[in-house]
Amino acid sequence: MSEVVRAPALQGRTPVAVAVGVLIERDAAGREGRFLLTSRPQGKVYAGHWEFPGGKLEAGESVEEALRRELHEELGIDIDVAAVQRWKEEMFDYPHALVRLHFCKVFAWRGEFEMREAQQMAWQTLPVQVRPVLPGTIPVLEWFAQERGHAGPTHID
Ligand SMILES: Nc1nc2c([nH]c(=O)n2[C@@H]2O[C@H](COP(=O)(O)OP(=O)(O)OP(=O)(O)O)[C@@H](O)[C@H]2O)c(=O)[nH]1
Repeated sequence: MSEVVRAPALQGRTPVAVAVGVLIERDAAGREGRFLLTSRPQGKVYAGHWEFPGGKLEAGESVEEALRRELHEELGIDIDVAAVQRWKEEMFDYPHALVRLHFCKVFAWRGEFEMREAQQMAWQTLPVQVRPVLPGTIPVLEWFAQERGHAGPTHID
């Protein structure tokens, strides 16, 4: 994936805003545990790569609104916009697009998971066992490693 550039020079291009949901399980003491990855559906770029669910903002939508819509469309679950916690932002320059990813932590949702785009889902901890992961997912795994004091690989290449 050497053609993927992190934190690129913009060269006048407008990045596509993407809302990304990092769904995390918490124990009774509030400690963060497993997080959810989903595989990209067939027919999309990077089909079969594992990522955090989400998608592009539509006109007039906030990050939180786009995330609520995408999680419902893709996974069949409902979240409250007010409960979305903005976490980090990262820019990625892919061959197919320049994207600004808005990563949000989500700790509460309602409904049963339904893979509405025939994708797969996997609850994971570090190191992530599913592969391959999308390049844009790797920084998130590094942030988790820092937060959790995890040493060693974050995923399997
Ligand atoms: N959902 C998601 N997208 C990511 C992540 N990391 C990352 O670089 N991306 C990039 O962000 C963009 C999101 O586009 P998408 O194709 O998932 O969005 P979408 O559901 O609105 O797609 P559509 O264009 O088919 O309607 C893609 O270029 C994807 O490669 C991630 O963790 N989750």
